[in-house]
Amino acid sequence: MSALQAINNQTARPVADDLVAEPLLQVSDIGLLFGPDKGCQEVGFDLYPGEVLGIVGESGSGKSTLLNVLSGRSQPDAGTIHYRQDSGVVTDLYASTEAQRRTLLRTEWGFVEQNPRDGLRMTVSAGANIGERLMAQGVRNYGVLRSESLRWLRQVEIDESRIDDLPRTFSGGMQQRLQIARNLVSHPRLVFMDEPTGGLDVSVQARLLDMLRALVRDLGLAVIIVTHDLAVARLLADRLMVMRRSRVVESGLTDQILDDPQHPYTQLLVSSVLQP
Ligand SMILES: Nc1ncnc2c1ncn2[C@@H]1O[C@H](COP(=O)(O)OP(=O)(O)OP(=O)(O)O)[C@@H](O)[C@H]1O
Repeated sequence: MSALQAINNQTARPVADDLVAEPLLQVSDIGLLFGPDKGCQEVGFDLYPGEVLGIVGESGSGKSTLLNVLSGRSQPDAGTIHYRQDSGVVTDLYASTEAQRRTLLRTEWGFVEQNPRDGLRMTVSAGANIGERLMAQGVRNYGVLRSESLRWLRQVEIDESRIDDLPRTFSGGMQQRLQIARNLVSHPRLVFMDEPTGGLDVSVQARLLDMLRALVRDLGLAVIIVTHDLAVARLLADRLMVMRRSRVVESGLTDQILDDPQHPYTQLLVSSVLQP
């Protein structure tokens, strides 16, 4: 029995008839607090297939804490998260074992770290970095692994001749593109991103953002992206959640929130970006 089948067997709920209209992720009253208003609390939302949700807010508002809880990496103090697998079976994330959550992260999910060094294996080649997730899914044929790695290097605009090079010989922007290829090669359905363009030069950021936007659209990916950069949110996200001191203070369609913010904190956030 595969690890994913094991998840199905242990935490399966009845499958609803209409899969198309069903959310991919159902988050209900989630919280993880490290101190008063430090972390995240009372967060709930549904995410649908192909939807891009941005989490914005100032430093320390709880964005990364929330992302870690949503992606199965930090056990919450409260609330539930249900994920609808490709098979249609719904999994209660924190009723599963840690090993089962890790399997999800390697198969149907992806996680793009802000620092590519945290998301890449720096001691193996670019090709091996891409092939690894396919191997985790049971692909063993060397020819397939090699050709898929080459295909994904092309997709993220890295010269194919670099396939046997170590990632540490790549620029920051190339490393980030390699991390994206490593995540997307296995056709995940949901990808978490923590400030994926942070720490890069502005021109490199713009190119990466264009690429991300095209990939997300072409692959129909659902994405939850944390960013403090409202321009990144505007470009990528369909919907936004604005966080302040561990709570979501406003949520809705991205254009609506950025063009007509209702909460005073969002108004401040938007106006401070617009002012030189
Ligand atoms: N493991 C931890 N132990 C104790 N406190 C933590 C821990 N992780 C986060 N915090 C605290 O929780 C609060 C929220 O942190 P978090 O990193 O989620 O914010 P953020 O919005 O992602 O900030 P940034 O944009 O600077 O990354 C902060 O006050 C932080 O110091």
